[in-house]
Amino acid sequence: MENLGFIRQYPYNFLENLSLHGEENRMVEELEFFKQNGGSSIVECTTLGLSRDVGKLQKISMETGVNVICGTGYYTASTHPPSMDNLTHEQLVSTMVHDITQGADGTAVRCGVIGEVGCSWPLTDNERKVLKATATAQSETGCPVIIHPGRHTDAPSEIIRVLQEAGGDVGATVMSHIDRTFFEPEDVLEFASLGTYLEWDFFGLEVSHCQWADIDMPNDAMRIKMIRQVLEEGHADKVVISHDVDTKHRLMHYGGHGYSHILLNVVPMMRSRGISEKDINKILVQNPKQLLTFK
Ligand SMILES: CCC(=O)NCCS(=O)(=O)O
Repeated sequence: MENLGFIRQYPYNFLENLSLHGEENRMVEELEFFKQNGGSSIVECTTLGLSRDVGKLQKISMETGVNVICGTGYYTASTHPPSMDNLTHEQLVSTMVHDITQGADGTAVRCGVIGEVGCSWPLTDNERKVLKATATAQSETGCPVIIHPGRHTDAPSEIIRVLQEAGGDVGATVMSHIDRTFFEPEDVLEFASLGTYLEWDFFGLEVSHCQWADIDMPNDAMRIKMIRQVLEEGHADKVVISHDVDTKHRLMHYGGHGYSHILLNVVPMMRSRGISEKDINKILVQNPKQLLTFK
């Protein structure tokens, strides 16, 4: 409690806050609560280089009965393996395809997404190499892709260009972190015309301070307002939302909103702000179902 306020302002300053290892029992409790509130599946975007442990995720899924869709691929350059400079396109593709078709982390659990694939701004050479390999792995397997864009409004469209030129399926790709990447409805709408899924995934983060860049982070009400504008412009089939639980302080045990905040608090706000049941169902059920289906 002594430093919770400070951690909410600077969540990434505390190494201890960045790991969910050791919190498996709490995750089980909080996913059981998620299930009681109507949740059935989560997408867990911890990729290679971020201490992914698919065996632990499998155990959590078996204990709770909540489907856990695991990710493969690589996060931002600062987390790449030391050998990344020397890894070839073919080697990167082969690692991802193995995780998707054979199983990951020595288990028989096959990954269901490539992501989140980390990109910085500007994009580094190795991140560009990973994006191209991601596109190849996607075209070989039909696996959906989730992208973490660099913190710049031009980043998402550049990434989509790279994926498209490398043969990726833009329609089966999610651009995450829209909340901290686009601040004007016109910018989101221009990007939406490219046809990717748009993911507002910081629901529950109510701190306007961003420790990485001089930007104003939106709150839940602002996220819903932006989503409503995007829905009104005809993009209801491409909107998805989530919590991006990547730190301890997002768990209920540590004073956070947990995995059930969207179901408990965001959906009622969406209703009271005029978003239809049909669109809520698309955002929570139909769109995830569509995007998580291998093409
Ligand atoms: C590891 C999860 C993640 O990338 N979250 C987004 C953090 S930020 O880049 O938007 O600050």
